[in-house]
Amino acid sequence: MSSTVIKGGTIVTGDLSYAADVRIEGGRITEIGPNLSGDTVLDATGAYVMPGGIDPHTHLEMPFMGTYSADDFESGTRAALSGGTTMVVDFALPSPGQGLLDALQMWDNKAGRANCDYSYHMAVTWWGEQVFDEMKTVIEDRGINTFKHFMAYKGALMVNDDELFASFNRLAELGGIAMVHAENGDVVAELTAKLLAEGNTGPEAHAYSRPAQVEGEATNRAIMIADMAGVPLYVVHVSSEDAHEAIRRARSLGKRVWGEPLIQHLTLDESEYFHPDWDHAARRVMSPPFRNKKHQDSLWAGLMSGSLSVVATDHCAFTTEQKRYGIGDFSKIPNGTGGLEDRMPMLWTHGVATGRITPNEFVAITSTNIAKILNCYPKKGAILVGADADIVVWDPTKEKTITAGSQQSAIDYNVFEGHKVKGLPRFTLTRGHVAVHDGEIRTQEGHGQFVKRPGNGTVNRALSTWKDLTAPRPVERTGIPATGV
Ligand SMILES: NC(=O)NCCC(=O)O
Ligand SMILES: [Zn+2]
Ligand SMILES: [Zn+2]
Repeated sequence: MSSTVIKGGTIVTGDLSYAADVRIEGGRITEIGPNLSGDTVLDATGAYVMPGGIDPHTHLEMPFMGTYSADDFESGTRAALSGGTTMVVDFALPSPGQGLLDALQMWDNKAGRANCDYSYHMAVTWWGEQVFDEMKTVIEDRGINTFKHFMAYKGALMVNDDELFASFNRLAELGGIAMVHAENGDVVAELTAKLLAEGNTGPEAHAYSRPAQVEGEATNRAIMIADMAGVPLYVVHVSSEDAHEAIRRARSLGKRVWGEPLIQHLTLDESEYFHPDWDHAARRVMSPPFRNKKHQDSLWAGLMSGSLSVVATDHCAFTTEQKRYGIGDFSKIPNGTGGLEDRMPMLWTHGVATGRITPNEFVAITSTNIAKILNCYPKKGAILVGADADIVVWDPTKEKTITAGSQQSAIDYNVFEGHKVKGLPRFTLTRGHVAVHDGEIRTQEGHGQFVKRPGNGTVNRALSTWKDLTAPRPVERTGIPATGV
């Protein structure tokens, strides 16, 4: 079996940095130590050898708002690898009335083109006996332990509180994790109608229709419902102090809640929506919208202090032509932005290079934490013997200016256009295959494999033990008074 050795670098994991070489055989790490030799040598001198990034939030070729997101599993995973991300987790989305297994079949048909490994979260977009029954198969046979619920997109993907509670209870029983898109969809729908009626039709009104309070309220509601159901909760795209505050408080009270900010919310702000160019503003329409500096500072502080756990992208890219469906009515602009290729360099530049986070924290929040939460650690998210050789050799001196002209994503713009980044992959390896070689893209369509993630991880087991212990019980009484006759 031929071997590859990454030589002369500093290994950086979620908790440790040390000098060592890494040998790879058969797609896995087989040895870590000094002076290793192999058939192929990758020079990591002056670079960090880190677990490849895991982006736990993508929407590739997703049917949404009357169209499909433009990056599919091929271009999306090519973009991911180019930026040092070696695994993506996409959302399999049943349409109303469609079974979960049927939706997974559709996702399987698309994902065969992936250049890197991938997994799915299952979305619960409606509630009924079929969903209840199929959840068991999804977890136990398909190895998908995370289920997303949309509290927004009223009339489309949104589920109500009774459905949330039913689904969360079922997940608690099956050892799954609940995820939420936390925005109060009823209030958003009312505000949208009011804004349109008042002549607020431009992309800036998208932000007006989704103030931070709608996110804070829904986050808190989801936390309380999850607590009553006894299920761990993962809140996607946390964009505001209001939502972060609810998560911070819940965690400090011992509730099992994780929060995921996006690189876009950390580095771009609401002024983008006030740009005089309609296209510029519409290209940045996503939910929740970009916020102000106060909210950004809160998200950074959450990552630094540990109250927020993971940085994702919610990569859901639409072309300018698709965004123009919403000319004259902001509510028809397809919601979503790209970021897969830029998450790691942007976070390094604005996080590590500014001193907000350490290189080890960078690895934790881009890879290791989510591998643990999703129950695929240490196959993913680790530099350890036996782990998959999903590795990025990170050159902290390499620089570029982000521009749509040189990106892998299929869309015609980039929301980070013109941003200078310092810190880029020298090599990206996906299960041992060198997919990025000093700036040259050598991806292999179809190389990606599905990553199974069993249910009943350690947090589920701990939480159900605790919930059993503290469950309401009848009080044993002696001397019960006789009822009067
Ligand atoms: N976030 C967004 O605007 N689009 C993708 C779908 C979602 O995650 O809500
Ligand atoms: Zn969402
Ligand atoms: Zn999303």
